[in-house]
Amino acid sequence: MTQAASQPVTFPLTRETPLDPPAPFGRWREEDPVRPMLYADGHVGWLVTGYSAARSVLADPRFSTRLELLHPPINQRLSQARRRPGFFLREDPPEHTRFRKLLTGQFTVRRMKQLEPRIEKITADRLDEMERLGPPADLVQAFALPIPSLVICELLGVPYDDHERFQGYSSTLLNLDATPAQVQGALDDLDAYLGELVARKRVEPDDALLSGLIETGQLTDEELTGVAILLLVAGHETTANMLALGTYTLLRNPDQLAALREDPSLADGTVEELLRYLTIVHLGPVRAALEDVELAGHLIKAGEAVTLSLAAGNRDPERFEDPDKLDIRRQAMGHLAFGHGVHQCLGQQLARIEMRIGYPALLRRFPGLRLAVPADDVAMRSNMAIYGVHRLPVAW
Ligand code: HEM
Repeated sequence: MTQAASQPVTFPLTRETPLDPPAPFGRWREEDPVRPMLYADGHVGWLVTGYSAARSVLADPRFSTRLELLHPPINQRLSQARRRPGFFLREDPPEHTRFRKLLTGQFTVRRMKQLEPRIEKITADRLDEMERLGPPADLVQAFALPIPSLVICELLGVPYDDHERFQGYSSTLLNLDATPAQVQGALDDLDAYLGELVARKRVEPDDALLSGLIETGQLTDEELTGVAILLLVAGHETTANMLALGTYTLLRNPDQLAALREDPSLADGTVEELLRYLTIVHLGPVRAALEDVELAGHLIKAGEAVTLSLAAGNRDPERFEDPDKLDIRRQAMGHLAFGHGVHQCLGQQLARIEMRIGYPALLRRFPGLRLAVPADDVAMRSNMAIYGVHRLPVAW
């Protein structure tokens, strides 16, 4: 390691250009894809910016998602992600495996396929509504947010009428400027809301996923509530931001947009490339070393934190040729936008279906779709754990 690469860096949040990860990542990855990082609370851990090192950490059982195992304990925000029953993203095998198996049984390819006509209908309804109201529209509120929210509500059996409530809670959870008290408050409210819903499903079951999980008889109400929190938050904010930010990206890359309009068979490749290029989970994930581990020539000591920049890994020239170029014809599969290893995104097939339906339907309905404000005036979600746009004013 060179002298420069041995100096702890802080995680950069400021982007020089809105669609590219912060510039220092590229420089650091070139110098050394694994380097010391200073966390906000003074803890010195590690930052991984290279594709293959990030993948190997994600696949290695010696790295845990249980951040309460970090030693010394890390800053308040991360420790808020303390263990809560059923929140299996923060569990390691074998506890994680118990939940993941039950959930995989509910997220079957068949069930996802069955949802397709419903997703098409939900998408068409939103487009009808946009057309009825006329331009300009905020694509986030009119299209990108309601589609995954409606879908996850149907899948879980959560009443969509309550969407303002749970969208408010999850937006607080993902807001980096929220105080620890606000985060705790949002978690408690979500807990109470979904806890009540689980209790109701016990007496009035339906054919949606939460009732399906209750029927297995293998989870307590507390665990079911934790699972519901995870799925509800992970299931709508992520896809919503991909739909809006992906549209913004296509509008800023007219040659790629024209290619997709001309050849709709490029839709699947476009979705993969947008996932890679945008990598909206832009601040982590973070793992805790359970024992001393040698990683790319560095000794990671037991208890140390390792932050993986998936966004930097997905722009690694050793894995993707000309990585900073958006190219909807490239083979982007193998990207890290959904993570890797045992925690790889459970909802990835659902998210893909929503995007494979959503982008083409939007472009078909509005052949003249364009930004209603100058591109640089669109406010980016730099202050949120999931990257995207706050609003996307469009016209057609
Ligand atoms: C484009 C949309 C999405 C992106 C980019 C995304 C990204 C991710 C990433 C990076 C992880 C791994 C986190 C880690 O390793 O620490 C993850 C895990 C997860 N995602 Fe997604 N996600 C998306 C959509 C969804 C949807 C629609 C759902 C639910 C319906 C979902 C549910 C989950 C769950 C439950 C986990 C935890 C899995 C586990 O720990 O075993 N995600 N997601």
